[in-house]
Amino acid sequence: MKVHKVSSRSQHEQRNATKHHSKNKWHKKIRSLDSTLLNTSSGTAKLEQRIAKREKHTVKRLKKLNAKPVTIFPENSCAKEGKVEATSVTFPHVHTNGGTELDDSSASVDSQEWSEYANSVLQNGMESSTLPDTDQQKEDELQFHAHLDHTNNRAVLVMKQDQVLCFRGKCLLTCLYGHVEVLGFTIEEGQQPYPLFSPPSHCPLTIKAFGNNFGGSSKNKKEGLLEAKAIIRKYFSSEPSKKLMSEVDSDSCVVLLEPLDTPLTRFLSSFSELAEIFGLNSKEIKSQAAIYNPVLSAVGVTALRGPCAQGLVMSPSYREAISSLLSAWAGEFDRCPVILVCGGKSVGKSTFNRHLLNSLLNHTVSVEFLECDLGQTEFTPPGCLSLCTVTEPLLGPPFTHMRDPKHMVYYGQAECHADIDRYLESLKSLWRHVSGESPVIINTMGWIRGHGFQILVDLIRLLSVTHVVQLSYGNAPQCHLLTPEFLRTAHGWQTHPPTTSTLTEEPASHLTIRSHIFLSVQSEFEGAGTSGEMQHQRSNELRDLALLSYFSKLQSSEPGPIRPLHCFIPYQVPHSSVAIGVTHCEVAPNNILYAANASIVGLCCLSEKVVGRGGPVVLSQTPICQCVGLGVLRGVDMARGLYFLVTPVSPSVLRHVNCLLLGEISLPKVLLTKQLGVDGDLPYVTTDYSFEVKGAGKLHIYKGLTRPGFIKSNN
Ligand SMILES: Nc1ncnc2c1ncn2[C@@H]1O[C@H](COP(=O)(O)OP(=O)(O)OP(=O)(O)O)[C@@H](O)[C@H]1O
Repeated sequence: MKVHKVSSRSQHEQRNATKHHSKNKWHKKIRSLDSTLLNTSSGTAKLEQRIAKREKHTVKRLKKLNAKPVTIFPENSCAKEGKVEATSVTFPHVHTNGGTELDDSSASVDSQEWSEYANSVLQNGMESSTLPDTDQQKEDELQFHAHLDHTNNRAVLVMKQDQVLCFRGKCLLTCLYGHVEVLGFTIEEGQQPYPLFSPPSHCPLTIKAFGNNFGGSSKNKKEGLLEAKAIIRKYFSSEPSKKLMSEVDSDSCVVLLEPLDTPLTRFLSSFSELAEIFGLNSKEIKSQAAIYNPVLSAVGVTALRGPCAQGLVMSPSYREAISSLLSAWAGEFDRCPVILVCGGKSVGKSTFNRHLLNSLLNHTVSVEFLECDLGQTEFTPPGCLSLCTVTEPLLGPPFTHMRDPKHMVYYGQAECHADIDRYLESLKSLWRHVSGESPVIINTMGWIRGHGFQILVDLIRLLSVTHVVQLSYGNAPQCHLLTPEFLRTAHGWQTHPPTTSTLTEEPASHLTIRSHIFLSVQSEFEGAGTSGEMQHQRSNELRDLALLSYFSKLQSSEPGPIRPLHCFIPYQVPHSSVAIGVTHCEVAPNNILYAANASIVGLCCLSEKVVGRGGPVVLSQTPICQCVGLGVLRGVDMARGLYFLVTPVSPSVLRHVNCLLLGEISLPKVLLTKQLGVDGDLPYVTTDYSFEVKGAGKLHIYKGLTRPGFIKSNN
């Protein structure tokens, strides 16, 4: 690796700085913290601990037969009986769509608000008696029988077999009886609680009830019914409503829904722009898709109805693909399935991946996920290529499940046009860490024309792909089908037919080309292939959400006030102990620190030791090396030769970081424009700026205006 010496700061100064930090170059100067920021309330802490526990590796597969009885929380038994009325009354069905039962206590707290809302909804809707039979039936299906345990602020929901709850919002779901399915993942009684996130940026989640399977059990239906009722009773300190109990039968599912409050949700909702990030989208509001149900609302869930309540749309080819991929894993094979999912932009690749991954997790402990999409990443911030081992289901969009990858390379841009070779070499370096013991899902970019298509051809060959899932929409094909026959003659960017080797085990002289199984999937959901235009659906917004989610890891896991990014004490790192480089363009070495200030940098680990001789150490080429996370370079002290960095990466990992890579991935604007608690001018933001300066550019504020090319004709 070539390195440039930039400025000649006195060696004496440099030695001092290095000596000072000789034990660990990542050093924090601790100031006393504002005690108000550390205040916590214990209520939601419990919830978070449970979510934290969830992140430990656990084998989910509890087969019904072996399922342990549900652990009933001890706090129920000691719930303050005096606080809850001994008899619960059935709250009248305030709206034809919302079967709601509230106990007395909840009614006393919220009833006025709820009934006001109910009346307003009723005025717009039809009374149940006026509905024709078929509509009545449909409305019945939309009745959600839930009861609120007001003391613990949690809801028990009884669902009939095959009933579906399509919803917006977020909650923690525990299955108490029977089993339910969410985005391909089966949740049974006896399993841990799972967090569900259904924001308006993506199609809504659905909870589908599958009831109880008595197949292999010695229990009969009557015993099942008694067991279900006993479980429900244990979740309430007083007798649950008769209405709720009358809804239970042996085939019902009983789930517990609790409010979900995490550092991520608190951090996001601290920005006014994101206040409704778990609310309804404009289309759902316009079509009055929300079902009024105060019990579900109390735990953060809004049930949907009508055309907006379709959830995931699975075409026959979609179902077939999922089922043959599951069979591929279940059946005999000489190597683990390596599944590459591709297709044009917004055709449903990521959603298919999540569904597939969840379905696989019903049968295996882990799935490996190779991220090849730089823009719409699943687990890591944008601009990163990564390999993750996934052991927990994905029950929300990417920004709700940022995770630490097994290996990661910082590419530094949301697209790879500028340096396709570095992109492919980075992926090859990640591929070497695939274990070969779990199925692998490869997420690809929506760039399927020209060089983008050649990259797909390369990936299929280089990564020994066993299954290609190609998604398309409409009648006109978006690109050539990547069938085995086509691959025999196709040219990639790096590979050409006949290919002589794969990265795995084939000797270079071996000329056999491994064939793959090709699965074509037709996406039939509304808007397939069209970028989302509603709030929070645009790709730049989703990237910002992923970055905000990443930096929300800085927040305390304990409930309490949100701390803006500029409140965190930065690490001080000597210029001489970390090299700095720019991934995506030429910057004169003397200007690099200006460019890097107030920017996101990849925290990387070069295999060579970095030893500066005064002044910053500047890389002349972009290395392909392990990246352990991102940081914000929030200041540079030239006099003392220090970088100031804020990052959620743990100090033990930071010890290995000796390289900062500056890319094109920029801080979400909201982090710069909303710096709470700052008097006067906002740091890093100015309106008094000369655009004559080379490289200057103003902050582009997106006003939600549709570009002329995107305006659709209504004719
Ligand atoms: N099967 C489906 N049914 C209903 N909605 C879907 C389905 N698949 C995807 N969507 C919705 O379409 C939008 C785009 O989906 P997704 O992000 O999965 O596409 P993508 O091909 O990965 O996009 P990109 O090219 O930006 O990576 C999302 O709002 C998603 O919720």
